[in-house]
Amino acid sequence: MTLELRHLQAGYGRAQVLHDVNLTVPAGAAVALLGSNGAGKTTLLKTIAGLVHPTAGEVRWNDRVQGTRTPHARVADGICLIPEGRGIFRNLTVAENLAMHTRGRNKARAIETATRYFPVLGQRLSQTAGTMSGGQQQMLAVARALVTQPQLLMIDELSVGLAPVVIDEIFAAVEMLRAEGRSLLVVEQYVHRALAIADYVYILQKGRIVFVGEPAQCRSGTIFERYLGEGVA
Ligand SMILES: Nc1ncnc2c1ncn2[C@@H]1O[C@H](COP(=O)(O)OP(=O)(O)OP(=O)(O)O)[C@@H](O)[C@H]1O
Repeated sequence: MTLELRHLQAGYGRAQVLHDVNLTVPAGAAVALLGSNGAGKTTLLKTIAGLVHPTAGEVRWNDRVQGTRTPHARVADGICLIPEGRGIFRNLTVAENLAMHTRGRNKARAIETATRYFPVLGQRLSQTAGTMSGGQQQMLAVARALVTQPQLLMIDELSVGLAPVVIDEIFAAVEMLRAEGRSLLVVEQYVHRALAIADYVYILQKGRIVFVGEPAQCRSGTIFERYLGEGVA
């Protein structure tokens, strides 16, 4: 299933954030969406998820225009957003968090799916989610999403505030997802990690796409100097 954004415009009230955005995530491909703070990356993901409505243009998923379809309907069709800041229920246990998305599927299967990607969660099923480390909470956020068997997984700032060893573990799970043929749209502050998993790279600047290419085109550094400034990790 392919995701296509065509001439997309969106924003908040009178403030237009996205301007004429065209972007494609082909079935089974991984796309890295890069851009400096405030460029509109989160807004773009939210618009795809149905949390922000376009003021012009369209979001097409599997050739179906999403229009005003609810976030819930999009999740049911396989579109899943893991928001920045984790999006888990901190007062519930790990097992309860995983069971919330079973949608009638069996709870044991949800736990089996989650622990296949993140074995550490299997040892913490009865722990209150908010008492786990930041890295474990992020793993739970990804695991919760995987229980819904998404076809398109959008991940916003996966590695914010996490130790490198934890980021490695989460990216290993993301690699497994790729190998399973799921599509990925990833916003990631650590650019080299995003490039390592991406088939295509888009750079957003002030709400406009200013670069589309493949990771190899970005390695020289000039692309980043031009569009993202210094300090690319
Ligand atoms: N709920 C909101 N209401 C009004 N304006 C908003 C809202 N959320 C974001 N914005 C504005 O929209 C613009 C784009 O924000 P967005 O969060 O999409 O950028 P971003 O590229 O994800 O940034 P960052 O890397 O800092 O997370 C910013 O100017 C921001 O202030």
